[in-house]
Amino acid sequence: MAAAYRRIGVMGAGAWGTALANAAARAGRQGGREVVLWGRDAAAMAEMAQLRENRPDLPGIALDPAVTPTADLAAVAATDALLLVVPAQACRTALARLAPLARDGLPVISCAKGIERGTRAFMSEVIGEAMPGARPAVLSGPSFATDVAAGLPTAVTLAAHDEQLAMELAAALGSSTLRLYHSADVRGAEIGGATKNVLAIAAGIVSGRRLGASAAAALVARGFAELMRFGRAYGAKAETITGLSGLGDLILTTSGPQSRNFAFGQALGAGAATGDKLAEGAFTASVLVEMARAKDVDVPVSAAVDGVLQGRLSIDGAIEALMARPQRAEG
Ligand SMILES: NC(=O)c1ccc[n+]([C@@H]2O[C@H](COP(=O)([O-])OP(=O)(O)OC[C@H]3O[C@@H](n4cnc5c(N)ncnc54)[C@H](O)[C@@H]3O)[C@@H](O)[C@H]2O)c1
Ligand SMILES: O=P(O)(O)OC[C@H](O)CO
Repeated sequence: MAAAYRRIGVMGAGAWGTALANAAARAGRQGGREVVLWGRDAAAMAEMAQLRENRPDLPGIALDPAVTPTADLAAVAATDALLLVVPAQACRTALARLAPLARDGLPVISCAKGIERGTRAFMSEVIGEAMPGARPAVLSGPSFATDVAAGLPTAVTLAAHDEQLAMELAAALGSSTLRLYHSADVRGAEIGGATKNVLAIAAGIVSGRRLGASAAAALVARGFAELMRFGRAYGAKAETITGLSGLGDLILTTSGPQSRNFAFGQALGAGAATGDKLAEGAFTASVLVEMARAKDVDVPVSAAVDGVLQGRLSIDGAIEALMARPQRAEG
């Protein structure tokens, strides 16, 4: 392991932050790595330190001995690379608190999957604006926290504008159970992660409404067409959209209720309560549709999800409208 990555910080101690802290510890075992896992709730972090487990978010998984839970921002700032694992809409606030304590040149790896509402900023842009001295990167791809935490085989993309940095980070954080492919297509990696969450809500609605396996397959295929159009318009490379962080994550997240976005949509489709688990797609849908309209990109499935979430459309009305769209060539 490069000496530069002996101390890894993780900002955000929910399910994904905790799983990634364990994964980073596992990857750096040979080099004596230390991982600082920061959460904003001091009492919860003290309990995590005592139990050596994140019982609310990742029950049954022991924290790796190299992971130190803390609520001390200075401790997570004094690291060699930082994984940013708070919800997308909270990234700017979290970074604003961290920025005065962090050194210039700190690699900050966004692990959140969303687009900021209001500003229409992708997470790498939020990092650039809130922490101008940081070197932004993105980690994205098909990966449930519980799978990664359990050490099940997982492969994701790590992208940075500076491909050398992407390679270094992939080497430092990858292990025999977490395979990291490097890329310089930051925009492509972040578009896949944000967009698939909205499409997963749609897939959940199809399931909750019991529309059948044929409808589910059509939704994934037409959703992917939408993801490609949006990606093309916003500068993603085709190989990223068809890779782990695009198609790969779309397949995972539309596959069943282990995805919180899918489960959220399934509850909506069944007319049930949606629960309080984070469904990032519910926050991204409207900004994604705004951004698509701004570039004249057709995103009917995402627009239907947004219409339902905003109360402008009933679920049955949205399905009817999708089926009644004018006949067109596939593509
Ligand atoms: N859970 C997964 O399997 C998974 C996998 C890949 C990516 N992600 C992405 O990771 C991100 C985080 O997801 P998660 O599963 O860890 O969610 P989570 O709800 O389990 O945890 C989010 C954590 O962020 C904290 N937080 C919220 N607002 C904050 C703020 N303003 N400042 C500091 N901390 C704040 C919360 O207290 C919580 O501890 C999301 O964008 C999600 O899409 C999750
Ligand atoms: O549970 P979800 O829907 O937030 O999805 C988690 C990950 O993004 C899957 O790659």
